[in-house]
Amino acid sequence: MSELRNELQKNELFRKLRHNVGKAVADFGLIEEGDRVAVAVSGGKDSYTMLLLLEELRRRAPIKFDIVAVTIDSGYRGFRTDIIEKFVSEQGIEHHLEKTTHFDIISEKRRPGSSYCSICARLKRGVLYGLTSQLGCNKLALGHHSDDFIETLLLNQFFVGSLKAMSARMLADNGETTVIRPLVYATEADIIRFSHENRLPVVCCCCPVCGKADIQRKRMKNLLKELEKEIPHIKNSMLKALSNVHPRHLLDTRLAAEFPTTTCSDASGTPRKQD
Ligand SMILES: Nc1ncnc2c1ncn2[C@@H]1O[C@H](COP(=O)(O)OP(=O)(O)OP(=O)(O)O)[C@@H](O)[C@H]1O
Repeated sequence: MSELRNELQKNELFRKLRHNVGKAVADFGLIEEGDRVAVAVSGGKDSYTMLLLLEELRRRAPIKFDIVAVTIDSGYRGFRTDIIEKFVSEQGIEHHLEKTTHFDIISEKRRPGSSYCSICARLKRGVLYGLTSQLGCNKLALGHHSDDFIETLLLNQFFVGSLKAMSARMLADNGETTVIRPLVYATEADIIRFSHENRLPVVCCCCPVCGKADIQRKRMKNLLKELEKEIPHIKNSMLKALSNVHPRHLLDTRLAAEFPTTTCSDASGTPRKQD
């Protein structure tokens, strides 16, 4: 057993996060007997935490499944893949590092004004899907946590005009890979604390916009932080809302056939406006 895993057995926060992941696995059927899961590890706090939690689950679960860590090197100078490799190997986990020329591709192809992050993420996602199949995996685990879900919900409402967040389990467009997000119930605050307390060797992705991009997401984060002062349970409530959808009380006409609306009545469940 790795030294870190040994220490984590007594760690309260690890137990809490383990409970969060266990609940997500149970609620959404994220992992099944015989699965081989590619765990996307960027060298950031979220994916390191996810890797440790999935390895713990693998050792304890009554079902048999495998994990393999995968890292994409996008070619940004200074990206310390050696640190990631060392950490993963210390945990006794198989690791695949894929070197790409994404940096060159983005520098060449990006049109002025287009978002650096979205091109980079799209390229990475394509390689991750390909690698998942190539490594004989049927699932790909991504390290998005509950704050990512809530912020994405707000971003889509505020800027895209769409009522959607992320899925905890979803068949990817390639029709082969099932994408899973085991940290859906873990909060970013817990992950940050866990990562600091256990000195996870976080590395910077070293892209040209690292830390400076995703301004709109930061705005959502700040907005939530402000609102949290008045409504302490706001994030819990928003996450719960994602699993408590009332299609008849929305305006998407495509849903009409599936969820026919009845005439408006007092029993509609709509909160009444206060006079
Ligand atoms: N270079 C990469 N190699 C492998 N997986 C990646 C890479 N970049 C991102 N991912 C995966 O996609 C998820 C979401 O990516 P994003 O860039 O939003 O990272 P993040 O929220 O900063 O998370 P992390 O703390 O894990 O870097 C990551 O948690 C990870 O699972």
